[in-house]
Amino acid sequence: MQQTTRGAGPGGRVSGPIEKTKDPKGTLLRIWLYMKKQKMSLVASVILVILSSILSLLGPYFIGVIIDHYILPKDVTGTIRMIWLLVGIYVGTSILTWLQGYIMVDISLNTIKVLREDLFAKLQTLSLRFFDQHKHGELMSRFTNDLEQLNQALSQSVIQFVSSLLTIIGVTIAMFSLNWVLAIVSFLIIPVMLYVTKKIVSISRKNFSQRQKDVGGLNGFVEETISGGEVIALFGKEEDAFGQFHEVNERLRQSSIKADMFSGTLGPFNNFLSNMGLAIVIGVGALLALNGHTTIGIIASFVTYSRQFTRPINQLSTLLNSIQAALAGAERVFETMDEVPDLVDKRDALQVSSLKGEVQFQQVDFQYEQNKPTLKNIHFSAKTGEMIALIGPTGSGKTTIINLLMRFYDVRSGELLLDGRNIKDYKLRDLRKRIGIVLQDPYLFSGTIMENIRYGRLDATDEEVIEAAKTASAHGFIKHLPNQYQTTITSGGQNISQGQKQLLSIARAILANPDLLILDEATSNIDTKTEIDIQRGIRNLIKGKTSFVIAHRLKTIELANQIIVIQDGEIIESGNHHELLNQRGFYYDLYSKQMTI
Ligand SMILES: Nc1ncnc2c1ncn2[C@@H]1O[C@H](COP(=O)(O)OP(=O)(O)OP(=O)(O)O)[C@@H](O)[C@H]1O
Repeated sequence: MQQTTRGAGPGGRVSGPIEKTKDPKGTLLRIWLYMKKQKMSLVASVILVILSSILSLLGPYFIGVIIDHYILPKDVTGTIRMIWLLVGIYVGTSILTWLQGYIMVDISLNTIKVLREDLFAKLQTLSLRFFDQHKHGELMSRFTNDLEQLNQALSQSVIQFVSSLLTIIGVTIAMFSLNWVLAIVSFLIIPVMLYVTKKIVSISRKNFSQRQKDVGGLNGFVEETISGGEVIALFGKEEDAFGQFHEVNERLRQSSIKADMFSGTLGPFNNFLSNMGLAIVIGVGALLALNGHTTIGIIASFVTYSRQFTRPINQLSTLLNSIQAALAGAERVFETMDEVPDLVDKRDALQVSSLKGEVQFQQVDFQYEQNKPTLKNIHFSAKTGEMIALIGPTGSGKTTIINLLMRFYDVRSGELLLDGRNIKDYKLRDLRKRIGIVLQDPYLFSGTIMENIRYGRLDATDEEVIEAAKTASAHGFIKHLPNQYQTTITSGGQNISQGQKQLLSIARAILANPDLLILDEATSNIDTKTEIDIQRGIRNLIKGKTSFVIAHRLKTIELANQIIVIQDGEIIESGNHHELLNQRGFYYDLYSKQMTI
């Protein structure tokens, strides 16, 4: 019995602690609802598993028959005929197993595809509040780890589990019907093997979980070093960083040695035990045969059955673990799918194709987190075509006002009116389509400049895109790029400057032609020429439209119809430039400071 009985299952791997599923039945049922669309394939797969299990049981039986009835009586023709039969059985088993595996992979991939799409669709409906409360990495792992684990379980583990169970039952029946004494002797070794496996797996699991932690530590360290590379270089801390890395790396080496070496003892140990078991079976079998209670052929069948028996027994627990882990992953996927979006359209939500752009904040209070008010009693209004500037120290609540206007969050109390109606009365999609945003660090997709600007209005012609770029004062720099409008921007826009990115996003907004505009003024240093271009582009963009500008340099907002000064979530001053200067308060101080720099 020389097969490798790697007790920890396929590949002999032992993983970290097993996750528990809160509602296994409910989760299974939901997975079934996804799978049942492929009922015919499932039925075919189950039939194939049963057939291949039966066929694999016939092999050892015929080995015994061949020895007793053909080889020992020296029947050469019969032996050759039976060997062909044996070959047929093994070929048949392989084909059926392959076919069944193929069908299961197909079922699994189809199921995972639909699940992935449903999950993705769900995420589109969830608000920023949801994303604030969940780590992005965790959400990503729903798509990767969790669904992949489920895919593995559906395509392999479940069917292996069923076939292992069928094999164990079948082999037990076959052994007892051939010779019950030898059957009992064969089973004697099983409890010992199970005990050893359980012990080694439980210790290994702790070791693997430590290794997992150390891998996480190493990844975190490397990530931090890469992101903070400039700071490390700036302070000449390369050697310190390397020293720390050496420690983290060494820790991982040691925990890996412990984990791998210990779990590596499982295979040889179980091999040894099963070989011992086999020796006992052969010894007892020989005694029985000498007394005429069994035959050489039956002993040979037992040897082969034992080989088939120990592997599934050892595999069952690992397969169960991987199914359990997949269920836990699936449960997390379903939990995300069950999230109730906190911003939903009313039943009779208004469809709007244009807005006048009148905005009223009426005694608005808002908080991101319980008992931590972010905005308090915000009260102001903007008429069509007005420019409203929001200024205030960092963290005072300017972006939050914009977030409410975009309806990324709902106000906690008070009312936010748009064209005289509560913002909640409008269809969310329509509302956001009518609002344009130019951020200080706008996001650009990987693609050409043309495609990036066209993102503002997908049906725009090339001429319209170029016209928008001209109005945005972006045409000048685009013209000087090697491939002009066909220049490819890398993901996130790393290959163009921040000022240029902003010009592109102005062009994008001009093309979209929204009714209400939000501008987040750039804080970083931009060269004077680009800055003049941006200012010109913005002036063209906001002409005749209500606009909200988060301003950092007061020079750019002197012409604003209203300047709102926010501090600690409250409006402390408001009015136009001259009114605020006359008040000699926060704005006056800030303006005087900026003018003297
Ligand atoms: N998603 C969030 N979850 C919890 N708190 C938040 C969130 N976003 C902002 N805050 C907090 O709300 C307060 C106001 O933040 P906000 O971003 O509106 O300030 P800001 O005036 O725009 O600042 P800056 O000028 O630095 O952009 C800050 O204390 C901030 O920490």
